[in-house]
Amino acid sequence: MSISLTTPYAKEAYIAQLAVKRAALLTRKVSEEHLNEQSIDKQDHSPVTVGDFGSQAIIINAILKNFPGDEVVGEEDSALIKEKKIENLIYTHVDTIQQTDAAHESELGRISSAEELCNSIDKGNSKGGSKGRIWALDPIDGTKGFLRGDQYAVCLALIVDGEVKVGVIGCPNLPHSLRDSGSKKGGLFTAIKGHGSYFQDLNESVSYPLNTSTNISVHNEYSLDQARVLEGVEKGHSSHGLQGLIKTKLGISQPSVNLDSQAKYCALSKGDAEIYLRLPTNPNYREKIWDHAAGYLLVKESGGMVTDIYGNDLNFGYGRTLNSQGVIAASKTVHSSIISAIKSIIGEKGEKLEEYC
Ligand SMILES: Nc1ncnc2c1ncn2[C@@H]1O[C@H](COP(=O)(O)O)[C@@H](OP(=O)(O)O)[C@H]1O
Ligand SMILES: [Mg+2]
Ligand SMILES: [Mg+2]
Ligand SMILES: [Mg+2]
Repeated sequence: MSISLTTPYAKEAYIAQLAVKRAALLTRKVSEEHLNEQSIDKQDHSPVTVGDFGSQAIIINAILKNFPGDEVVGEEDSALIKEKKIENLIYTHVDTIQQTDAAHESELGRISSAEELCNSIDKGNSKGGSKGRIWALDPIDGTKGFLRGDQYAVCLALIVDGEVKVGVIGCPNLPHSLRDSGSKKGGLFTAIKGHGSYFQDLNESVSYPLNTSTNISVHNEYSLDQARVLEGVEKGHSSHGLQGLIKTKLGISQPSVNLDSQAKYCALSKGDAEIYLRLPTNPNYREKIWDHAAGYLLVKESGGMVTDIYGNDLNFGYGRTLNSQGVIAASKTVHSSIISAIKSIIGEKGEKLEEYC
C-alpha cells in the first residue's frame, strides 16, 4: 500500500496532520506555562482548558478554509469562554502559535480576532449523521490526563456517509515505545481507509505526498496469556472492576498499562499492546464519536479489530454519539475470545451488565 497525490483523501489527511500539529504546539505551550492547571468545569462536571478551546478553534478554522462545505462535530463550544470572559486570553495564545507556525499560514489560514476564534469553535456544532462529509474533532482527548501532565491526544477524523475515511492523532507525551520509558516522546499517527496507517515523530515536519516511511501494524503473534492490556486511567470512564474479571477469565496475569485518551488506540496500532478494554460504567452511557473515530480507523488500518462489547461494528453515522456500549479493540488473534469472555460474564445481550457497573 502506498499513498500518492491521487490517493482519495490524501489532501484531507495532509491538512489534518498540519492542523493537529499546530494544535499540539498550542497544547504543549499551555502545559509548559502551567495554564493547564487552571481548568473550568463544564455542565457535566468534566474539565475543559484554554488548550481544549484553542485547539478546537485552530483545527476547525484550518478544515473549513480548505473544505468549506464540510461539517464538524467538535466536542467544545464557546458558551463558557464568553461566560468567563476568556476570549482574549485564548486568542493571545492561539495567535502566538500562529506566528510560530507562520510557515503553514497559506495552507491553514489564520484566526485574526477573539470573535473569529469563538465563531470557529462554534462551527463544531454539526449533529453528525450518515450523509455527507463530517469531521469528528476532539481538541484534547484525555483532558484529565492533560491536567495531570500525563497522556492526552489531539484527535481528528473525517467521516463520509457514515464511514471513517481519515484519522489523525497527535500524542505529545506518548513515548515512541511503551517498553522503553527513556524513548523519545511525541507521535503523529495517520490512517487512510484502504491505504494503511503511519507513524512519525510529532516534531518532524509533515509532507505532501504523505510521509509513509513508517508503516505501523497491530502485533498479531501473541496468544492470550502473553497479551498486553491497555485500560484508561479514570475509573469513571470505564469499569476497571469488570475489566479485571475479564482479564482473570482470559488468564491474563500481566498488569495493564493505564493510559488516558486515544493514545491507547495508538499504542495498540503500533504493536505496543494487543488489547484495549473499555467496559461501560453505566449501561446508558453512549460513547462520543470524537472519542473514537480516529482511533477506530487507525487500529483497523493497522490490521486490528474494533467493536462494541458484544463484537458489533461501531456506527459513526448515528449522530454525535455511537449507539452502542463500550469498546473492545484488539489484535485479530484474541478479539473473539475477549467477546466470548465478556458474554459469559454479562450475558449474551448484557442482561447482567448493570450488576457490574
Ligand atoms: N462515563 C463515561 N464513560 C465513558 N467515557 C466517558 C465517560 N465520561 C467521560 N468520558 C469520556 O472519556 C474520555 C477520555 O477517555 P479516557 O478515560 O480513555 O482517557 C473523555 O474525553 P475528553 O477528555 O476529551 O473529555 C470523555 O469524553
Ligand atoms: Mg471533555
Ligand atoms: Mg475525548
Ligand atoms: Mg476532549
